[in-house]
Amino acid sequence: MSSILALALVLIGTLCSFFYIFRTTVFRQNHDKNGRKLPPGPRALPIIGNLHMLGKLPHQSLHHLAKRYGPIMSLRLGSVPTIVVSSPAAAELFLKTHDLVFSSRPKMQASEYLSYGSKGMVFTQYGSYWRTVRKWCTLHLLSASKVEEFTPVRKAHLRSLVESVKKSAVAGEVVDLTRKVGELIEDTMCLMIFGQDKDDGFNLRSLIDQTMHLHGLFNISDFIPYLAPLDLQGIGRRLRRTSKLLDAVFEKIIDEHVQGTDPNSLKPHKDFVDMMIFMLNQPMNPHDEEQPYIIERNNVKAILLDMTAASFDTSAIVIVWAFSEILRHRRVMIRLQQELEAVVGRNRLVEESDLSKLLYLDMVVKESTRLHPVAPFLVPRESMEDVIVDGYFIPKKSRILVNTWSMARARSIWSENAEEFLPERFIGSNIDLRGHDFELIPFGSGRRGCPGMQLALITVRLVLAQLIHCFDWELPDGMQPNELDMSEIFGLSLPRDNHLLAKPTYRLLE
Ligand code: HEM
Repeated sequence: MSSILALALVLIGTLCSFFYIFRTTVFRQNHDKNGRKLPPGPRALPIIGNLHMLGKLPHQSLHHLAKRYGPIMSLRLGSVPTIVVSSPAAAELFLKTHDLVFSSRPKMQASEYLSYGSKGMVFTQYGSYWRTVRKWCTLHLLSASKVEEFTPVRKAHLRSLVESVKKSAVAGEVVDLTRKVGELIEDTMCLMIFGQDKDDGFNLRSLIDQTMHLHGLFNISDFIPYLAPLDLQGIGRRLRRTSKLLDAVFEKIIDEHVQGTDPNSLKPHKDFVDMMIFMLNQPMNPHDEEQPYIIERNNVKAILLDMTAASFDTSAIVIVWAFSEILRHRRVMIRLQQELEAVVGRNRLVEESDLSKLLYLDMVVKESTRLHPVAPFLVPRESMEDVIVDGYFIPKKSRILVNTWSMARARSIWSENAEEFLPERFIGSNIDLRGHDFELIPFGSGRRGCPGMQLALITVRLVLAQLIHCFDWELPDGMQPNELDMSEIFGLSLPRDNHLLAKPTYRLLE
């Protein structure tokens, strides 16, 4: 009798445990404490939540998790509710249907240090300050007419790049494309933003690389704020060091401009920095009851830093990934060269006015940004209020990560060969990359979509076209295309882990 009783107790105990585990992992997991339905997601551990699941390449880890939990997945990173969006339909709900609710950015330790307390544009919370800064930057730096004004600058810099690569070709040398392209973009953007050549006294590019990397890290101090004073990952220390070095660069640039600018001569402003200096100490939006403010030196430095960070790395990363794929697919290089020969001929360099006729080049850029999005999670958004999306409750102050890397690998959209580099998939397709077709959103979409897209697309297509038109390229030391290392390094942006090296042969008749 006693053994039957013991057996019954064991059975009841086992059933209760099953029920408890079921409730905690399935039911409670999917509902908040008020019983509202949350998106599905993996069970969170106490304190750290799901932080341990991110790994070294979070976009890939979350891609695998989304296969199990679906395109709207909920995680808890430390104490921060986080929603991972992994399909075009879901992205459209967050970035178009509910765009306004998700138009803010989370406050992070990195933006405190590197954006002078979110005083720039990229990491600034939604509101009247952000709107004004975005309007300014668009008007004075990124508008179609400003981009066109700098056509001669791009042309001159690209010509000198071609001359330098030509010398390497004659000498039979290998070219470090990552370095060359990076320097080219840095040189042209310095002229656009600061109105002057880059200052060789500073290594601004390396500081910007660190900025992008630090901005992208999952910093425990942001997710478990009471651990911030311990700075467990040493990120706080690195942020302080980088921000100090950057501050010195921007102080010097502003000083040089202030000395060369007559504060009484209001117009015309020579360049973007002059325009910003003119705004110094002026009340902004004096009639705006929401938030009147004065523009101070820190605001100017934050805006300059954001413009530099947003433009230095991004276009260069796109060009280098596209080049990597072209080197792995020789037929794509040949087809590009055939198109260039038909449109440009072999007697002259490519001009910006040729770009609209280079349709295959467009497909190559689309395909490359599809497989290698520069910002795998876009720039993280934050919800400004509680909202229901697709039947799920998304609490206010949730962090939203749109996993564009994952969206590119969906076989339901891109067919069985989703992971192959195949520009021809865009033949006869209407899918564009400017933020209206949610299958392909390398520049994001909606109110916070990239304002530098036009400049970026001209730069990327022009540099790629020129280098492929002027030279034949092969991998160094007899390396086979399938041996090229395609590892990524995760940050806010997703560059190659290694520099791309290739050997040029000049091919124009000029
Ligand atoms: C191929 C190159 C580029 C790519 C792929 C790219 C991509 C992006 C992405 C994904 C975002 C976030 C969008 C979102 O949250 O929906 C963004 C924002 C931004 N980009 Fe770009 N970008 C590029 C080049 C540039 C350039 C050249 C500039 C010029 C300064 C620029 C300036 C910005 C700014 C200021 C923001 C923040 C906008 C805001 O928060 O309101 N980008 N970019």
